[in-house]
Amino acid sequence: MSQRLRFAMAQLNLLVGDVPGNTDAVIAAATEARDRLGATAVCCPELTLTGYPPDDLLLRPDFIAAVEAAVERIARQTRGITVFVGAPLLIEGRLYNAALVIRDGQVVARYAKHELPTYGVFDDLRYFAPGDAPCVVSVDGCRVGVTICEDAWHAAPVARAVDAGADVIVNLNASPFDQYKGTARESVLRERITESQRPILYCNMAGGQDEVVYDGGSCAFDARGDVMVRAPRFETGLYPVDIDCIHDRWTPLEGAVEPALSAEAAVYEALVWGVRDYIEKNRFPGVVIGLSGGIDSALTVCIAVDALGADRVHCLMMPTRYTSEMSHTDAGAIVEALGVRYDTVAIEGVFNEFRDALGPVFGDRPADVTEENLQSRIRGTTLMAVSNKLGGLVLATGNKSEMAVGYATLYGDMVGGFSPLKDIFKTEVYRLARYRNAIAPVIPENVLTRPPSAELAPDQKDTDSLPEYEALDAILAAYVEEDAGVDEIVAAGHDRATVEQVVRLLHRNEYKRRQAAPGVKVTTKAFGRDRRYPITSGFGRS
Ligand SMILES: Nc1ncnc2c1ncn2[C@@H]1O[C@H](COP(=O)(O)OP(=O)(O)OC[C@H]2O[C@@H]([n+]3cccc(C(=O)O)c3)[C@H](O)[C@@H]2O)[C@@H](O)[C@H]1O
Ligand SMILES: Nc1ncnc2c1ncn2[C@@H]1O[C@H](COP(=O)(O)OP(=O)(O)OP(=O)(O)O)[C@@H](O)[C@H]1O
Ligand SMILES: NC(=O)CC[C@H](N)C(=O)O
Repeated sequence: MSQRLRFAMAQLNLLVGDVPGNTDAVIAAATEARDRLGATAVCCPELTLTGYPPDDLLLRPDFIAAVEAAVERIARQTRGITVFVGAPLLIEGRLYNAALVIRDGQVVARYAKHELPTYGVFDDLRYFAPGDAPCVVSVDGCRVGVTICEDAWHAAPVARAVDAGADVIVNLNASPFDQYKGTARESVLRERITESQRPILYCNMAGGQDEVVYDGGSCAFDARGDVMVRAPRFETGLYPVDIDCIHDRWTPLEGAVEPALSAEAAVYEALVWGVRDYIEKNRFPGVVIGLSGGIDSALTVCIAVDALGADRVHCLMMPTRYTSEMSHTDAGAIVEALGVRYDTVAIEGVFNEFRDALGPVFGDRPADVTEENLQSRIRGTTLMAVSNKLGGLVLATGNKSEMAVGYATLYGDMVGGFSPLKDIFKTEVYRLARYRNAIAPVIPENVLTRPPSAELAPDQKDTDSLPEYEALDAILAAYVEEDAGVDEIVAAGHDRATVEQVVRLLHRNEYKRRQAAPGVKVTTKAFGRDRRYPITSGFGRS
C-alpha cells in the first residue's frame, strides 16, 4: 500500500531573545504549512523560540519561563499539524537543548540534543546537559527520528534513532555559514545516510545574528544520499518535502532542488545578510561609511547598498593634504554609480589645530605614526559625530589581513559598530570587488589596480609596513586557519623573517582585535568569538 505525507521545512529568520516574536513566526509557519501547502508536519530550526545562540539569556529564570509560556501558546494555536520546534527545556534543574513535537494541544514528544558543540562560535556545554535517549515519533505512520544540528555530525545519535525504529531522520539546525560549510554539511549528511540507510530532512535557520549568518540551504536526502529537495540559501521560506511510503520504506520524492552558489556569490551574500540583519535587528535607520577611494571602503559601500538600499547609506570623504586627486575621482565615481548620499568634510584644518595644540607637548620630536593616527582619529570622530546626529551606524572598513597584523588605528579607522570585511583577507576583497563589478560595474578599474595606500603620509604604500598581500594572506591563512607552525610555513616556501614578522604582529595585536567591532564570520577561524586568544601572552614573540 502506498502512503504519502508532506513535511514543510521552515527556514526561519529568528531574533535572539525575542521569544514572543519567534513564537509568532512558528505559529504563522505552521498555519501556512497546513493551509497553503497541505503539510502534515512542519520542522523548524534549532532553538527556534530563543534564536541561536541565546548565550547567557539561558541563565535567566524569566527567560526560561517565557519559553515555557511560548510552548503552551504554540500548543493552543496550532491544530491539525505536527510541529517540530527547538527550545531550551528545563527538567529537574538541568537545562537541555531540546526539540519538542507539538500536536493538537499537546507536547507529544521531547528530544534532548546529544552532541553539544563547544568549539568555534559554539558554547553549548556552558548551558546544556547532554541528552542520551532517542526520540521517535509517528507522523501519519511514518516514524520520525529527531536529531539536532551537531548530532548529525556524529554517528551515534542517528544510530540510536534507527535502533529505536526511525524510518526517517529530521535534523533541526542552527548551522552558521562559513565558506566551506555548504559541501561539508552535505558530505556529513551522506555519511549518516550510508551508515543508517535512512532519508534525512535537514532544516536550517536563515539570517544574521551578530557575527554569524545562517545561510539556510535546508535539504532532504533519500536513503541513497541523493538530494531530493534543496531550499535556496540566503532566503527564508517554507519548503515542502513529499515523503512516500512504498513497501514499508519511506522515501522523499524529488522536488525543487536549488543549484549550488559559486564561492564568491555565497560569501558576498553572507556579507550582505550579515549587514542587513545587524542593522535591521538593531533598528538603525542606515549606515555611515568613510569613503577613501580605496578598495576596502568601496566594497563596504557596495555591500551596504545591496543590504539596505542606496537611500540608507551615507558616505563621507574626509580629505587631507595627502588625499590624492585620484582618490577624489574614484570615490566620486563610486557614489555616482550607486546613488548614495555623499558629503565632503575637509579635516585638514582640524588636523592643523591639533598639531598646533600638541606642539608644546611634543616639542621638536619629528612627525611619525602619531600624526598618521591623528588624521585617522579625526576621521573616526567625524564619522561618530554624523552617527550621533543623524542616527546611522558607522561601518568599519578594515579587512582580515589588516586586523591580523594591527594595520589599523585604534579609535581611528577602527571606529564603528559593525565591520563587514573583518573576516575577508585583502586578496579576497579584490576577488569580491570583481565579483560585484561583474553584476554591475561600480568600482573603477583604477581602484582595483592601484597599490593600496592609507594616504596618511606622503607617497605612502601599505607595503612600506607590510609584506605583499599575496604573501601576507598565505601566511595568515596557514597560521590562523590551519594552526600551522612557523617552521611548517617556512617549509612551504615562505621567507622565515617574513613569517616571524607576521606571527609577531599577529600576537601583539590581539589587544586591537579585542576592541574591534564584530563582523561577519565567513572562514573557519574568524577573529572574535570564533577564535579566542589571550591578549597578554608570551607566545609567538621571536
Ligand atoms: N597590549 C596592549 N594593550 C592595550 N593597549 C595597547 C597595547 N599595546 C599598545 N597599546 C596601545 O595602542 C597604541 C598603538 O595603537 P594605535 O594608536 O592604533 O597605533 P599603531 O598601531 O602604532 O599605528 C596604527 C597603524 O595603522 C596604520 N593604518 C593602516 C591603514 C589605515 C589606517 C587608518 O587609520 O586609516 C592606519 C597606520 O599607518 C599605522 O601604521 C599604543 O600607543 C598604546 O596606547
Ligand atoms: N580621505 C578619506 N576620506 C574618508 N574616509 C577615509 C579617508 N581615508 C581613509 N578613510 C577611512 O579609513 C579607512 C582606512 O583607510 P585605508 O586607506 O586603509 O582604506 P581603503 O579604503 O581600503 O583603502 P586601501 O585600499 O588603500 O587600503 C577607509 O576605508 C575609510 O573608511
Ligand atoms: N548548532 C550546532 O550544533 C551547529 C554545529 C554544526 N557542526 C554546524 O555548524 O553545522
